[in-house]
Amino acid sequence: MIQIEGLSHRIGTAPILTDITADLPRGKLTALIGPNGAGKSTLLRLIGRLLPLQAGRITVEGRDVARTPGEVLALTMAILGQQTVIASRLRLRELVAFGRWPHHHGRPRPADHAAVEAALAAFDLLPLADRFLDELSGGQGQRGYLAMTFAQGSPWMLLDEPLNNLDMGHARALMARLAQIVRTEGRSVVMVVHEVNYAAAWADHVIAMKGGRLIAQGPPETVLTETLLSQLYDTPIEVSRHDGRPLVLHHHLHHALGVEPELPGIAPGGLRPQASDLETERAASDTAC
Ligand SMILES: Nc1ncnc2c1ncn2[C@@H]1O[C@H](COP(=O)(O)OP(=O)(O)OP(=O)(O)O)[C@@H](O)[C@H]1O
Repeated sequence: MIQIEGLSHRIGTAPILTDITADLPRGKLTALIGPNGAGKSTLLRLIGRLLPLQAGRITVEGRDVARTPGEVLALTMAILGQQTVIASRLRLRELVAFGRWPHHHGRPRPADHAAVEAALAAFDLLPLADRFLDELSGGQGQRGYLAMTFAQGSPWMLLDEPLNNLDMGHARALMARLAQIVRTEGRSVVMVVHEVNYAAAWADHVIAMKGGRLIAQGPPETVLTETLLSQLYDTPIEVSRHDGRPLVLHHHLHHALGVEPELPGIAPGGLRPQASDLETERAASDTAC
């Protein structure tokens, strides 16, 4: 388990995180959600010790993050930040191999090579393994960084917006892969995710943040409610059910600030629904985002 107690963080005089206390369960997929600037990345970076702790305490599997030697920490947690930049004249296989560094310190053994190949395979990257990074699309590169993080083999994976740049098919495949890694390998994944429906469909545990504060934590069913999400994102949000999980809906045109949409080719007023139409529409046309 990762335990966070009384965590606060400032940059200059600005409070970025205020008194966060949370437990991230082991062997589960945890989603960090919340609006831009909520402090999700800062929290993840503090857990991964990419930022120095100012106030509060974080332990990972009972180890105090502030006091644990870096080598031990690297074998416990792998963190993928939002803007990872590595020299582009590097081949994808070499990038993924960096993930093994904490294990071999420059002298890879057969087990390290095998782990790299397994990571390339796990993220469907074997056909691209010999390409240079600047010959990859944004989404392929993103999957490469994920494979590097996975290859590290640490029981905890902390991922900041891993769905960035991924199309719907690859995003779904990644979530399925992460859920499988959690289920079959017993690893623990903590990920920042903006698209709440990925949290709704795949997360075991959700942490909602806003303005540097923890707003709610718990299973998707208890956190992803209409009231909480509408307040979290300052926008009207409906929550339906799909496959026994919450399904978050927020694309109703008639919700959008109460303003009628201007659509090309449709005269102003041409879309104005009759009162009776609205009822029918509400019942029939909920659209997932
Ligand atoms: N280096 C910095 N200097 C000043 N303020 C910063 C710095 N880094 C982050 N902040 C501020 O800290 C707050 C939290 O940022 P953080 O990146 O943790 O939020 P987030 O929830 O991950 O946001 P997003 O969803 O937009 O990525 C924001 O208000 C941001 O402007």
